[in-house]
Amino acid sequence: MSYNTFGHMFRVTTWGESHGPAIGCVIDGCPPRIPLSEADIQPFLDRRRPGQSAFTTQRQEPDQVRILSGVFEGQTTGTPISLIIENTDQRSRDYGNIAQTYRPGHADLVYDLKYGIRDYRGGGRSSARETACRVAAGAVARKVLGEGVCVRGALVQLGAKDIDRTRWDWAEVERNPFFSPDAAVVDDWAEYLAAIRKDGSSIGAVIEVVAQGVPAGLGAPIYGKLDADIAAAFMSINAVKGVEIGDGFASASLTGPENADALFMRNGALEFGSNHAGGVLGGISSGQPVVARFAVKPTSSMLTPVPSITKDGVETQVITKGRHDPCVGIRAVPVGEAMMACVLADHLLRHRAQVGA
Ligand SMILES: Cc1cc2nc3c(=O)[nH]c(=O)nc-3n(C[C@H](O)[C@H](O)[C@H](O)COP(=O)(O)O)c2cc1C
Repeated sequence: MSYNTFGHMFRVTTWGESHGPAIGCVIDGCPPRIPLSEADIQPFLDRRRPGQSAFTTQRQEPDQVRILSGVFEGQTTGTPISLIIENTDQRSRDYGNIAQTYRPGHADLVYDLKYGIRDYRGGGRSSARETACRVAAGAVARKVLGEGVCVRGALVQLGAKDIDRTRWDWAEVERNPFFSPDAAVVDDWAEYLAAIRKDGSSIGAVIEVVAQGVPAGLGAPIYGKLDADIAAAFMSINAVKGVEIGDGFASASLTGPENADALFMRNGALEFGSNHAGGVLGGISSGQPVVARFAVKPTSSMLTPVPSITKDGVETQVITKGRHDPCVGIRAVPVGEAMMACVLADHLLRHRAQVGA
């Protein structure tokens, strides 16, 4: 498996499997003299951590991060930053049945087809346990971006149920187990998801990530466009099946005048009339908030039986016992934020390298 690194100047390599002794990442290219400690990273891991509500997997992982290198006397040194998170709650017996059978919708089949060998315990490398490393790297990326850039995510759709955007409240995102910005949907979502779980089923979700304070100029046309890199970063998250920037697919049904983000001068400063573009024009950030969304499919491992085949080509039915999120989109919110932060940090450093400060 040869592509475990993303980014160009802020380069993140992740390693480890779901049921191995530990997972971790190496961040190469982080600038020196940035104050950094485990306390800067841990809160973000805590937001993604499993076992925190009735709506996420009951696997109990403390997800304690340890910095192994790249930090001296509380500051980055410019050398590779190595982070490790131990796996403590592996229950590989739950996964014995997927050693020989393929979970429809999961990566079991294609890992076998490609590599001829697969660590099936908890999905091995294809498990979203790996996304904890991205969240840790994202915390470091936020330090590179500085306090002027604010990256936040929210769940805007759970299964078929939308939020009302007029009730959007960022403070609410931290108050409910769904990361919903709309307090009014929370009770209904809780009932809906409890019923889905009780049925042994699962559902998908849509996550929106907004980066405010992004300076104009990030993005490297033509093959390093900011929106292209955000899309690639989101698509690389487990279970993501669609990405939109700004109005995304909805922009196809707008007229030109409706879609145009008009430009004005207000007190000597540039102002936009709207942000249909999602803060990116020609692959370069415009100084408007960068807005992107991704769609997460329903969790494939579930208690409802689905026809499948064994490794030997015998037809069977698959039921996945073990501990699973009925909607993995919920815990994907901090992962999406982290990927946005990593892409922006990478582009900030790339911009400085080509254009200067
Ligand atoms: C935070 C998070 C947790 C996940 N947990 C599970 C899980 O418990 N069971 C499962 O079948 N898939 C889970 N997934 C999705 C799988 O990892 C993913 O579907 C699988 O690797 C196949 O990749 P693909 O869906 O991107 O094609 C999770 C995804 C995320 C983002």
